[in-house]
Amino acid sequence: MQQLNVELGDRSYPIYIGSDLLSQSGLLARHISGKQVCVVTDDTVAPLYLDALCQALQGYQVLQVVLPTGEAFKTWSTLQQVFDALLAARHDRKTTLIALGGGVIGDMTGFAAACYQRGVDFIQMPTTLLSQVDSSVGGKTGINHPAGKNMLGAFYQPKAVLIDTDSLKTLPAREVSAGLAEIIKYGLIRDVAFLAWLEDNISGLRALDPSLVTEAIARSCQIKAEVVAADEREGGVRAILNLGHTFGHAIEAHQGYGQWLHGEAVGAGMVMALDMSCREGWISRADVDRATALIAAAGLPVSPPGNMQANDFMDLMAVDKKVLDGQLRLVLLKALGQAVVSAEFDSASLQATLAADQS
Ligand SMILES: NC(=O)c1ccc[n+]([C@@H]2O[C@H](COP(=O)([O-])OP(=O)(O)OC[C@H]3O[C@@H](n4cnc5c(N)ncnc54)[C@H](O)[C@@H]3O)[C@@H](O)[C@H]2O)c1
Ligand SMILES: O=C(O)C(=O)C[C@@H](O)[C@H](O)[C@H](O)COP(=O)(O)O
Ligand SMILES: [Zn+2]
Repeated sequence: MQQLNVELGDRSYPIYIGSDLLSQSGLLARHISGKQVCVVTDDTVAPLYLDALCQALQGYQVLQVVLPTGEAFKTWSTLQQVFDALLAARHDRKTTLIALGGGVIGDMTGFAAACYQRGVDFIQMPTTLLSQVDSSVGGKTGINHPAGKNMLGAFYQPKAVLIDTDSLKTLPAREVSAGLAEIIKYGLIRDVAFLAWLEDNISGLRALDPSLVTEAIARSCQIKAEVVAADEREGGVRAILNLGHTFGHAIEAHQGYGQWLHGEAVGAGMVMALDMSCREGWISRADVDRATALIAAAGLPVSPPGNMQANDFMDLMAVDKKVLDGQLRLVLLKALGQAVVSAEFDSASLQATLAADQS
């Protein structure tokens, strides 16, 4: 088992990465302070892993909350089910919520923990590649609004992140590709050597070669932990983790949540952000082509849906959380491995990117 740490003063926490962590009762017990535990999961993950986790929680008063699966259910009414269950079972302020599932479950459980009785402990047990490399770390929690992704939420850090790499064995190939989008993102924004390593190993990663996947998870979590430690609440540098997301979130909302997976939308969105960076004269067309080839090799889309026009993007991007004083800010690349957040771009570049991708 490897351990990394997210350094946030008195809110610091460990990320454990290894095999068979789901059944390690001692590890869990280290991060549970009371007698009550509420495991939140979805109806796809429950039949796969809920029993094993509950076995490891013997001795605690365990409440199970099984939510409907998918992005379309990342809503107020689904969240309400968690609060209803906690209240009905009389969970008090010392309860610990455990998120067992992908990023949807992690984001909602974290938000529930932030709200319930004004804040209770929670632990992330991510079971998708995407949630293991990204969403379980950093404390962004929340739900969607029809007008925009993750529009309601809180920064609220978990007490620990337990990444059981064995859970990936049941993950569908499409979800593996979605996770690879966020992994490629780390190379593009921060680590060109990692990007080259991903190019060399993309087939093995898609096939879930255990040592390659563990290495990719560890490097991704390390980069995410460093960025979050530098800027927990996205006052500045943390926004680089949003590469491709301004376009990607617009795609998700436009298509209807769950039609395009988050990682798929980010894949196409990153190509659009790189295209713009090239039009701004910062990276070469060869750089764009190189990144596009890797994103395609990961099994991801490299252009947006054909039914989206430039004005659809402009309308949806206007509510992006990085907009300040009505001014759109985008994550762009000055070079491969070097991201910036910028409002200083030529609007003609943006229009050209949006027009080019309709072809
Ligand atoms: N908080 C953050 O920093 C952050 C970062 C990235 C993404 N996100 C959010 O995360 C969400 C996407 O997460 P996701 O890609 O994990 O999606 P998801 O949670 O919808 O999970 C994807 C699918 O895989 C299934 N699944 C989960 N684990 C499985 C397993 N081990 N075996 C088989 N099936 C399994 C789920 O039931 C679901 O059908 C989006 O809502 C996105 O906005 C948040
Ligand atoms: O942790 C972050 O910061 C990120 O931006 C990570 C993203 O991959 C993730 O999709 C996040 O949920 C997006 O945040 P948002 O603030 O743009 O909703
Ligand atoms: Zn993301």
